[in-house]
Amino acid sequence: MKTVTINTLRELKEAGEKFSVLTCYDSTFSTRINEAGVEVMLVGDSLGMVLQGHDSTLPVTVEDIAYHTQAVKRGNQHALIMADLPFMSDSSLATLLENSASLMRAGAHLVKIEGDAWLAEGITQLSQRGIPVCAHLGLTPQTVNQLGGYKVQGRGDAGQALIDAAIKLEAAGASLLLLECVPTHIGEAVTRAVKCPVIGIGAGPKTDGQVLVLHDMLGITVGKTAKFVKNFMLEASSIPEALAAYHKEVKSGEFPAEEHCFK
Ligand SMILES: Nc1nc(=O)c2c([nH]1)NC[C@@H]1CN(c3ccc(C(=O)N[C@@H](CCC(=O)O)C(=O)O)cc3)CN21
Ligand SMILES: CC(C)C(=O)C(=O)O
Ligand SMILES: [Mg+2]
Repeated sequence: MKTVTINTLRELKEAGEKFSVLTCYDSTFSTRINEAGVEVMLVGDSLGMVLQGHDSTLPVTVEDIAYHTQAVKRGNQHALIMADLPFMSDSSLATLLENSASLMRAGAHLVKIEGDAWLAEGITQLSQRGIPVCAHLGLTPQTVNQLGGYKVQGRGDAGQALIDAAIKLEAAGASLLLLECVPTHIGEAVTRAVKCPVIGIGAGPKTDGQVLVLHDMLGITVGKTAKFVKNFMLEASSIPEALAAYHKEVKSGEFPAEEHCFK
C-alpha cells in the first residue's frame, strides 16, 4: 500500500471516495490498524479517558501524547499519524509552536487542535512552519465545562457560524477539519464549503472521512457510549476482522447509518 499523506486525502475527496480514521495509542494496534487499510491514526487525547481512566480529556499532557505517538510511529507502515494538542497546550502562540514541534518530533505527521474561528492565527503560524493542522470544530471535549456536557453542537444559528469558521480556518491554512457531534445537514454543508478533507464523528455520512475511538468500536469502553458509536466486534470473530469491517463500512458508506447520526 502507498504511504498516505494529506495529498492522498485531498485526492480521495476530489474523487468522492471516503477514508477511515481510528484513534490509536500503541504499537501493536498501530500495526493492526495499518493492516486493516485504515488511512489515518489519531493519537487522541481521548486516551485520558480510555487509557488513564479520567472522566474528561483535560488532565492529558503534551508528554502523554508524545509518548503514545512514539509507540504508534514504531508500529506504523503507511498510515498518516495525527496527534492531538491537549488542553491548554496553546496557552500562548509560542507554547503552541513548541508543543506542536514536540509532537512532530515524536512522530506525528500533523497536529489537531480544538477551537473555533479564533484558531486562525495559530493555524497560519504552524502551517507556515511546515506543520499541517487539523482544526477540530463542533463538540470540542476540552471545553466540556463550558458546554455543560457532551452535547450536539451547531443547531440553529450556530450551524452557519460553524460553516463560516470552517471557511475561515481553511483560508488560514488548515489542511484538514474534524467535525464532532453536529447535525447531518451541517456535516454536509461544511464538507461542501471547503476543499480540504473533513473528518466526522457524529457528523453524519456526508463528511469525507469518519473517525471513532478504538475502544468504542471494539465494544470495550467502560460506561455509556455516544449515539455515533458502532461496536464492530458484534459481527467479527477477531480484532483484526473488526478493524477491517470498520474500514470497509466507512469506504462503502454503510457506516455511519441513520441510527448513528443527529438531526
Ligand atoms: N471513549 C470515548 N469516545 C469518544 O468518542 C470520546 C471520548 N471517549 N472522550 C473524549 C470525547 C468525548 N466524546 C463524547 C462523549 C459523549 C457523547 C455523547 O454521549 N453525546 C450524546 C449527545 C446528546 C445530545 O446532545 O443529543 C449522545 O447521545 O451521543 C459525545 C461525545 C467524544 N470523545
Ligand atoms: C474523538 C476524537 C475525534 C478525538 O479528538 C480523540 O480521540 O481525542
Ligand atoms: Mg481529542
